[in-house]
Amino acid sequence: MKFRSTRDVTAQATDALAAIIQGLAVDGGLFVPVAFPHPNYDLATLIQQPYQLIAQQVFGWFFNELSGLEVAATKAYGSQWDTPSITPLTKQIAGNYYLELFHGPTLAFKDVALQALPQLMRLAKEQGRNPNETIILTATSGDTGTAALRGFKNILGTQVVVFYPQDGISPIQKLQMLGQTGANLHVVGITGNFDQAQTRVKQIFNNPQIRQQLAQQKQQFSSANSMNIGRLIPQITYYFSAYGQLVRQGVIKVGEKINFSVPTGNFGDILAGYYAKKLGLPIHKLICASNVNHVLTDFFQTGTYDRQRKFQVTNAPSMDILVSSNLERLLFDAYRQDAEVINKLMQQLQSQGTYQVTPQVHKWLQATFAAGYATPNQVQAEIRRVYEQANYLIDPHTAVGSFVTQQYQAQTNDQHPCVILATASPYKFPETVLTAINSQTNPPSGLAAIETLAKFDTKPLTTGVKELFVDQPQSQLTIAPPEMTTTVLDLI
Ligand SMILES: N[C@@H](CCOP(=O)(O)O)C(=O)O
Repeated sequence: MKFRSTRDVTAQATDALAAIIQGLAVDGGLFVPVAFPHPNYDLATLIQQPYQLIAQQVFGWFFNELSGLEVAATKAYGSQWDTPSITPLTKQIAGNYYLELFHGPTLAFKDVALQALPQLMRLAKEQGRNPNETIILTATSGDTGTAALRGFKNILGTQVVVFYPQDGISPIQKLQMLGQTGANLHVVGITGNFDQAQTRVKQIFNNPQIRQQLAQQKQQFSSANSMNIGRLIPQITYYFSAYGQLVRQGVIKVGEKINFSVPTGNFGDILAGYYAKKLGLPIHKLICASNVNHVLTDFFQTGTYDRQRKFQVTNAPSMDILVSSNLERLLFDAYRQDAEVINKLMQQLQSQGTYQVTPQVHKWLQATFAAGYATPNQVQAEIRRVYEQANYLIDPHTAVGSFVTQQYQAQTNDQHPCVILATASPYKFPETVLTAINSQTNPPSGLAAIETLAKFDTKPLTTGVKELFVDQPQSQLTIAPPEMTTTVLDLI
């Protein structure tokens, strides 16, 4: 399978090995398949298989040059998960089904991909005989950073540098991130927001002088964000796995269509769902759920993407994002692989902060995607509603998805069964969850909040949550966004 950049008008092809190692194309575009795979598989057979085997097949559809995918999938989805099903689907709860993506070591859906990416990168480096040290630059709004640190901890030939907004993540997310210690790991807070971190990371990536300097030092950059195709593809697996679980629950028969509701900020998670649909999974609608930074809702509803608005720090902080990187990959399909248009739109976004798609493209997008958003108060109310109806705890991001699903179903009367992606454990945001379910105005914070929240839970604490109590956080390094470049060069 060959990949190309969304912005390359010459459509130069790159193999999977290079695409995974590089992460981001040199022209600033994102790697996408030159020809999207149309694998010949029997859905009924595929979805009955254990998670590791589904993952192995998904990897193989995109990364068939790599040998060793079976071992990669087995290692990625092994005993570090607290359930053998890896991403279990609940029974019907308050009308819908929650796909629990938080049973990995860092309690968020990012683990699904970031337990796999180090394996895929290892294979790519070995098989491509790439001797360089890989410097994995990561911008995070809370979850990707910890998962990347955990996934690449002590992996030979790699260093990880994570930038996070120091005032834009939850206390537990910060504790987790600073608690990931290892000789190859660097964690840096910035006095800015996620968009600033991601923009600067992209600039550092594509600075030719820095690239050259790194090459001389036998180093090169890569990414653990969903910009990296090796990070994105593993996320397709759980859409197939969820579908299989819904069949086994007797809710649908193989071939019947379902909806997925996806809380998303950087548009990676929902893009993986769109790729699953392109691969033949019977999906009716993908519901794009945003928080009050609802740039994506407005885009799907109006056809205009406009990041010129106040950046809001919310109680669903991982989705506090105004520049959703992966939308570029969707636009690339919407414009039938026209890199010239993508260049134009991305330049407009950079210089004017906005762009508009054609009415035809807008219609095309609306055929697959629905969109809505939840305010912080609606997030609280949704956590409470689900808890009161079903005794089930959801985190604020899942609550965004859950609220938007209710709203969508009420507005459209769409009867397709809906799977809501439960993207993080409620224990990553115990203060918000406690306030919602217990009307506590002054809830305890951090680990004390976890202990209190546990009293409201019917299930025992998982290993990942218990580990939070033994993490020894390192001291915090904080810089201003313009210092990111020099900081990277100093650290590596
Ligand atoms: N929500 C993310 C932001 C980065 O998104 P990614 O999917 O591109 O890694 C986070 O928690 O860091």
